[in-house]
Amino acid sequence: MTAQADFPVVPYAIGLTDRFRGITVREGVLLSGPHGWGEFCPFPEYDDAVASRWLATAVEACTVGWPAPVRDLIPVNCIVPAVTPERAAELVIASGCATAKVKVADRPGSLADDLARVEAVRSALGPHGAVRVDANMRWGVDEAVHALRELTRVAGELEYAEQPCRTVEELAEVRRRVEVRIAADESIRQAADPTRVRLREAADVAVIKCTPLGGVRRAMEVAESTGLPCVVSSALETSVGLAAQVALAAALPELPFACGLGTVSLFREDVARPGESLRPDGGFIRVPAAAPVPGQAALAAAEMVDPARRAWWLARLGRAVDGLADPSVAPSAWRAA
Ligand SMILES: O=C(O)CCC(=O)C1=CC=C[C@@H](O)[C@@H]1C(=O)O
Ligand SMILES: [Mg+2]
Repeated sequence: MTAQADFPVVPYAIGLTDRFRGITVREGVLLSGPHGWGEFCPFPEYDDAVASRWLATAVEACTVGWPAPVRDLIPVNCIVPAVTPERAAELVIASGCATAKVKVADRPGSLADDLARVEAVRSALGPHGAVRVDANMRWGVDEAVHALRELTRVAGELEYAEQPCRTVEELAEVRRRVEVRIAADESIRQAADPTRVRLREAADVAVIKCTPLGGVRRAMEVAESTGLPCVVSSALETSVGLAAQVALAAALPELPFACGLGTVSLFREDVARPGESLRPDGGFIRVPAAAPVPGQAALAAAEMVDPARRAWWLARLGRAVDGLADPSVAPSAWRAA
């Protein structure tokens, strides 16, 4: 633990059960402030300007909290990384979810691997479950059209395809050529101004993540600006950071699809106190009455030990504070860490 005892700042490193987004260990910093705890966990390759937006989400959590919920149960999808068909089936069955989101177009990997994984997910889920796929921008337009036709054939039906290609124009072209709904993720969260992305022709569903967007209130503005049905999805946080995403899903006026908030299941350990973890149960996350707080033993187990990595995260945190629109909103302990 670092900094003043009142507002601890705790860099963490937690192993994942399966490789996800190219990583096997999730790193970040747990932060505290006058209102409670938050999490700063921009992926290592993101620049300081992006990292400051992620920090704004923690500032909101630690200083003012979130808008009131309008629902108390959030349906979630099971997340299936680019794993073998056997492991994919295991994850779906263990989750108890009625919806599965399958990562496709991972590298190295082939369409044959994706087809086998999606086929295994469909049989594990049964005919009534919903299967969605996420290609994380990796296909070209023709490749996406071909892959989505094939994936639809083995899945029977796809609920939607998340970010098949990089640009909004490419999404629009794919959308014109396939039957399956298109969801925009990176097109929204990586835009210079996410409230101004014109998605009308390009997507049927908006994937909204408050962690990279700068907080629950900001994400609600972005969600409204899309004019599309929204799915709240995680940024691979511990329960402390995921609580903001759950608060967003709980506060949105409409929530027509299962959300991508089942990712605490990918963590070997969580940091929340016993009973407060936001791991889904039977396909749902119950909206907590109060945000989860790290447990002492869990925090000690998760705390990052490598001095060089700790220094890297704390320096990055300092730069992210400097990059906030108003750095004075961050507790001073965060900079002194
Ligand atoms: O949506 C889900 O079910 C899981 C979250 C998820 O897929 C992601 C979490 C973190 C980083 C992102 O690359 C990735 C995504 O692309 O949606
Ligand atoms: Mg995505």
